[in-house]
Amino acid sequence: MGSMALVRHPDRNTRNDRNGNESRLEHPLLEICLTSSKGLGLFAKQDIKRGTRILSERPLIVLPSEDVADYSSLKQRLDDLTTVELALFYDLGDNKDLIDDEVRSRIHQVALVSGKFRKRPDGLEIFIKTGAKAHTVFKTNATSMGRDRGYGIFPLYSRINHSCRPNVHASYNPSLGTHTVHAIREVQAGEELLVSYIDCAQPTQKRTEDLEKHGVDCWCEVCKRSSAAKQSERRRHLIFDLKRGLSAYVGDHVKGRRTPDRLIPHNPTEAVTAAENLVQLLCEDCLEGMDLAFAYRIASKYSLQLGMVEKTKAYAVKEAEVELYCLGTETGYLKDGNAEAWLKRIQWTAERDAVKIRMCEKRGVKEAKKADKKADKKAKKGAR
Ligand SMILES: C[S@@+](CC[C@H](N)C(=O)[O-])C[C@H]1O[C@@H](n2cnc3c(N)ncnc32)[C@H](O)[C@@H]1O
Repeated sequence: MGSMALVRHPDRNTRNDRNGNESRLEHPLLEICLTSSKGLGLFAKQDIKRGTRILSERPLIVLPSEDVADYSSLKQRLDDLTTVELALFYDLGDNKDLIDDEVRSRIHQVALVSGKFRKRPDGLEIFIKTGAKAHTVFKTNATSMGRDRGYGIFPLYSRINHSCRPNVHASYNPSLGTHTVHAIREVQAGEELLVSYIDCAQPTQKRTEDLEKHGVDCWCEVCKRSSAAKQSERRRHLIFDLKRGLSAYVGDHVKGRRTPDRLIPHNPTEAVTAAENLVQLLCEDCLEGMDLAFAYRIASKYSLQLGMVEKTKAYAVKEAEVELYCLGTETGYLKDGNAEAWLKRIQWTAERDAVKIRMCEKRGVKEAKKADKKADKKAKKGAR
């Protein structure tokens, strides 16, 4: 990758700020370049270390989840943008596979309801064309900001293409109010940044179905039918099953999917073994994102139940490492508590257990003294 001749895109490396001032995209680490088959992409200008926060971007617009198919809501948000921001929006990629007649007819409806085109029917066609373009740009680039927060457009992040073996992790951070992107591996100068648009720890067929919704016919290194890809496919089947089984075991069932009993561990010992297998498979397949943090947490949680204190701590430390390079330090918002909170809880549990043991020991000494006294008394009586 590093030696590939990159075509830097001069126009797309120009950005505009909220006040309309044009400025070069002088990002120290990134540049937008043309790829051979995926349109534009975002590339590293220099070597990037694992854990580096590459981007922290605020949304240009946000739509609630229930409004993503509603053109009038999108239009309202676009009407609020400045000319420069609007240009930034319309400059983004628009995947024509993501527009259909239903969308066009909904835009037509919005036009009819507005009543604007009764006297100027020629404007109607332009309105529908512009609407279709806006809708396609939104659908191509909208990024989930998490449950209840809707979908946002992040202009620079939008240039990152998909891979089923990503080298960056991206997620919305509600504590910061930004979408963050972190390197989850060392990235070399000239290498393309690649994120996963879907849950990529799945077999090819499921990934293909999910990617279709993004208009992506993926031809990444994992989807190519090479011998290495075959190995990966075997691992992804196992990873998928282990994740399902463990999620069901911790009570986090995948919506709409029943997990077969054979996949679900029956006790903490089996859960630890399954989590350890998951860690190994994820590492072998270079999937070192938040799935790995999940596997470490389960391994730590059930090691604790089994009283394996050293393993509990070691896995918790590993989880914290992964969480740090995927998300950074501002992770107080995480649903299951962040790794730091889990480490504190383990510390607290270890201290509580130590106190319990000391109390039992003290009680044991007292009981033993009592028994000794009783025996002495009996012995004295017998001697008389
Ligand atoms: C968010 S945009 C990514 C940036 C886009 N390439 C551009 O030129 O602005 C998503 C679109 O990029 C293309 N794309 C992204 N990843 C791809 C992949 N792995 N294979 C093929 N096309 C891809 C698809 O057209 C997809 O709808």
